[in-house]
Amino acid sequence: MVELSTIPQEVLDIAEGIRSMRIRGAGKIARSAAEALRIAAEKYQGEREPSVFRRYMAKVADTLIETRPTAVSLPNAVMYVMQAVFQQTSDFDELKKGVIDAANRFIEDSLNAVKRIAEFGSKRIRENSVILTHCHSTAAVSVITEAYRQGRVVKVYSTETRPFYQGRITTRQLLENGVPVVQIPDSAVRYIMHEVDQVVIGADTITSNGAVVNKIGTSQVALAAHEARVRVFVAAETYKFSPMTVIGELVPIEFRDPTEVVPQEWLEKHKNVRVLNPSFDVTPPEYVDAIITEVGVIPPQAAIMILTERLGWAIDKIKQAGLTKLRFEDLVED
Ligand SMILES: O=C(COP(=O)(O)O)[C@H](O)[C@H](O)COP(=O)(O)O
Repeated sequence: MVELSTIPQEVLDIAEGIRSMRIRGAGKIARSAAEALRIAAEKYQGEREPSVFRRYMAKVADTLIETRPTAVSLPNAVMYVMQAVFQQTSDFDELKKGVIDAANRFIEDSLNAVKRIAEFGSKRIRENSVILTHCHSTAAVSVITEAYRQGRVVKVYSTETRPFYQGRITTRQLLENGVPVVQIPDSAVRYIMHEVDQVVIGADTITSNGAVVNKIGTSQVALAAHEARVRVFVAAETYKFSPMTVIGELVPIEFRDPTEVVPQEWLEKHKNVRVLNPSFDVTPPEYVDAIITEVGVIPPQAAIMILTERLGWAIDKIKQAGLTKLRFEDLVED
């Protein structure tokens, strides 16, 4: 049994940063988790014995994936790095180096993926487009910014994204990139949709049937877009596709604290009121026109191809171990 106290504070701070949403957005969460695993390997002080090191890394991995449940980018990033932890070798230095290299590779590939998505996705934005986006997605902002640089975007509507107001981050970033942006409340989406040419959003998780799990309110945006015959593009790296959904698991939806919705004093005054704060929702594939990944633009129905081609190794591992919930400490052999 590995104690939490053996994990470096810097690593625990990253885990806490993800839990408290100081570090947020599926891509950034994934890169931060890979970074935390790298730091954990670099700062490891225990026995130079592969099985002891593996047990310690498994504890770090489990601590990271328990922080937030919905974005699959987190367990996918951790699984990617942990493949190196489970490599067959009795050489401790080789094992440790393998882990550090895998973490660095994940971070670099992830950043390159966002660049490719911007390149591919911007081509799908028509001349003189008015875009609507929801929440804050690095991948979506990259597509919109690249299309703007190419002279095709005239205006962006950015939703506030209550209750956490991630839309304000999007608005600020677009402004910094020089993109004309208008902040709207979430409730104005249907009102404004007749002016919008294309919706561009990100994803936390994409299921094997092409459903898109993203920030709460996304499915309402997609529904309003569908009604107005406005195309919906989802910008998502391939590590946002969920291997667990291939074996029939549902994506867990995170419910956050009611005080993100109403102040504590209000709750105390109205003791009988129950407040719900679901953080994500599911948009069915029928409401998505295309998913823009770093390997190409695909219809949502092709999600299973991405899963088998890019994450086949993870699906095999999950099936072999008969997993219904990922827990790395159960995978370590002595
Ligand atoms: O739903 C969110 C963020 O939710 P939260 O703020 O709760 O983490 C983003 O749209 C996706 O994570 C994609 O973001 P990115 O493209 O940056 O990965």
